Amino acid sequence: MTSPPHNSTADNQPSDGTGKVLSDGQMTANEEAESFNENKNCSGHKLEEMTDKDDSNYKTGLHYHQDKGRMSLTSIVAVKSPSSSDAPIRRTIDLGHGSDLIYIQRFLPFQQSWTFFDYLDKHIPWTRPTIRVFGRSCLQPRDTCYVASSGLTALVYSGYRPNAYSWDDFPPLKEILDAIFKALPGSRFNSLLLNRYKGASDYVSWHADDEKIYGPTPEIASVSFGCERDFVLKKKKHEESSQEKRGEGGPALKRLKKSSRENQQSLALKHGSLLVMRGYTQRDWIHSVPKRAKAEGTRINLTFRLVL
Ligand SMILES: O=C(O)CCC(=O)C(=O)O
Ligand SMILES: [Fe+2]
Repeated sequence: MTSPPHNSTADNQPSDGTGKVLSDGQMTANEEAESFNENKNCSGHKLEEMTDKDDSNYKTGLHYHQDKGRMSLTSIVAVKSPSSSDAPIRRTIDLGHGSDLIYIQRFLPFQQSWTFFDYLDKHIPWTRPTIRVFGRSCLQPRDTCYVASSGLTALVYSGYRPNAYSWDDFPPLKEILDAIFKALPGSRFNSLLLNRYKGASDYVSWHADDEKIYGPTPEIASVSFGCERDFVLKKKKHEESSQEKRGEGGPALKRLKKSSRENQQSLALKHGSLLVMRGYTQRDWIHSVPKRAKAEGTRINLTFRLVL
């Protein structure tokens, strides 16, 4: 996304930055996400690389809930690059109907990722802005910064217009971007939203990065450093059936609830990982990084986007 999760241009609805507003007008409590996610310890420690053996779902590289009934992935395809046996394993996750994700758990080397983390933590001019949501001022529940090529439409979200820093101000960002271009040949990015979650209480609420400036099918590349956090996706609600609208069907309500559970996914985003959202993921799905009591460490996330 070009704009952060919460970026909106003047003609866009304010999107959520505090955990409440959805760009499509839906609103959901973070607790809803937390109710179907188990808490996880922060694994973002520097001394020792996490081995994959402690991830019972290593075969997919994704963290799924115990309750398989909640999974709704249409298919999971693991593809190892034919060009090099050393290439990190890349998984494509088909969410159905033209939406898909790519997840590369070991996108950047472990120690190099800590070097990036330290650089970003120290040198990025982080701010925690006051934003306006539903007419109320509140502190955004995480630190942020914005980097963009010159001449792009300004980012404005929730009444806040971040300063667009230059790529030249932070040379390591170009290294990360180069690595992304190698992994995603043909992709284009000209802006970057950085988020820093300083502990368990920092979060980003349900939203879709579906601002018009990104076009109908934005590709968003998300690189994570530091403390592992859950990234939760939920399918946007369909039009209610006429029966449900009239409130005539108890069974219909049950179907709705069941369907809601089945259309949620959770990925534990590892230190040094890359997640790419593509196709209609922003149109048809919303995502969040909920509060997590045990995620005590700092996490830094970079989302690269293309402003059209
Ligand atoms: O921190 C993350 O993994 C996601 C951040 C996000 O959704 C965004 O910046 O739009
Ligand atoms: Fe987002």
